[in-house]
Amino acid sequence: MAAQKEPKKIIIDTDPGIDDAMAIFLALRSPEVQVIGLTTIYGNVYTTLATRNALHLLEFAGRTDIPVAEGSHVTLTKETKLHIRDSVHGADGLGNQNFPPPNGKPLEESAAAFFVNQAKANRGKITVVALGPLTNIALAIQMDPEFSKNIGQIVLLGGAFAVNGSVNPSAETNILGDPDAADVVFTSGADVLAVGINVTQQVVFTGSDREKLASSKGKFAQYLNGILEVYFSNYCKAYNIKGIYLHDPTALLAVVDPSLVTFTEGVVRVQTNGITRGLTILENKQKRFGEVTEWCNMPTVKVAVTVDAPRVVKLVLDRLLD
Ligand SMILES: O=c1[nH]cnc2c1ncn2[C@@H]1O[C@H](CO)[C@@H](O)[C@H]1O
Repeated sequence: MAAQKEPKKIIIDTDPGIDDAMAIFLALRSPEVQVIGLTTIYGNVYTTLATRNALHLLEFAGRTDIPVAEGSHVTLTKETKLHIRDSVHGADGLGNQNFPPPNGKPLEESAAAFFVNQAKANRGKITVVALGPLTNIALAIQMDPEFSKNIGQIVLLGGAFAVNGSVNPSAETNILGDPDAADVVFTSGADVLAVGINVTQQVVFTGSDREKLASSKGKFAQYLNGILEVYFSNYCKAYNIKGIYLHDPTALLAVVDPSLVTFTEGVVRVQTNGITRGLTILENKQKRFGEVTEWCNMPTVKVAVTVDAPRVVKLVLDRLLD
C-alpha cells in the first residue's frame, strides 16, 4: 500500500461568509489538509463579525482546538470605508440564522503576526488559503521580509482574469476590497495561485444539489442548507440563475486536490485607482513589449485557467453529505 501522505497544513484567511462557511467545513472534512488556524478579515462582513463567525463555525464543528487570529479592520492604506457584502450573505454574514454568540475568543496575536510566526516555525510547509481581501497577507509580507520565502504557498480566491468582475465590470470583490494589498501579494515573490471568478463561475451548485444537502441527516449538510437560502435568493436576483457559484469552496478544493484546476503563469498587477480600481491584469507573454512596463522584472504567479467543475461539485457533496 502507498504510504499515507502527511496532510498539508493550511491557514484559512476568511470573511465568513456563506461560501466561506462551506469552504471551512470542507477543509475540516478533508483528510488531505490539516487546518492549523483561521485568520479573519473584513469583506463579506466587518472583521469583528468575521471573527465572531469564525469562532462560531469552529464551535459548531466541535473544533475549538483550532485557533482564530483576528485580522485587520482597515485596508493596507488605512482606509476605513470598506466594501461590505452583507446583501449577498445576510446582515450576520451567515444567512440571518440568529446563531448564538460564540464562547471562545481570538488569540492575542494579530492575523499578520500569526502568519509570520507560523511560516517561520514551519518553513515551506504552510499553505494559506485566502478567501477575502488580502490585507492580512500583505501586512505579513511587510512585517517580515522572509515571509514570502517561508510560506509554502498562497492559494487565493480573487481576481477576474479576462472576464467581468463581480462588483462592477472590472473588479472582483476580494481584490476590490484592498487592491493595494493584492498588488503587494501578487508581486511579493511568494508561490501564489490565484483562483479567479473566471474559473469559479464555471462551478455551479444547483437547486437539486442543495436538495441533497436538505435531505441529508449530516449536521454540516443541514447547517449549510439553512444558511444557503439567502445566498441562493441573491444569485437568483443578481444572475437570474437557480444555483450559486462555488467561489470559496473551489479555491479550498484546489488545495485539497490540485488536479482540479489547471493554470498558466505570468506577472499580475492590480489597478489601485480610477474607474478600473481592482482590475487584475495578467501579462500573457503573447507579445514581447518594446518598452519597459510595470510588469517587467516582477515575480510571476500562477493563475487558474480551467476547472473540472463536475468533479468539484461531486467532491463538495461527497465530503458534506454524511
Ligand atoms: O454575487 C456576489 N457579489 C459579490 N461578492 C460575492 C458574490 N458571491 C460571493 N461573493 C463573495 O466574494 C468572493 C467572490 O468574488 C467570495 O469570497 C464570496 O464570499
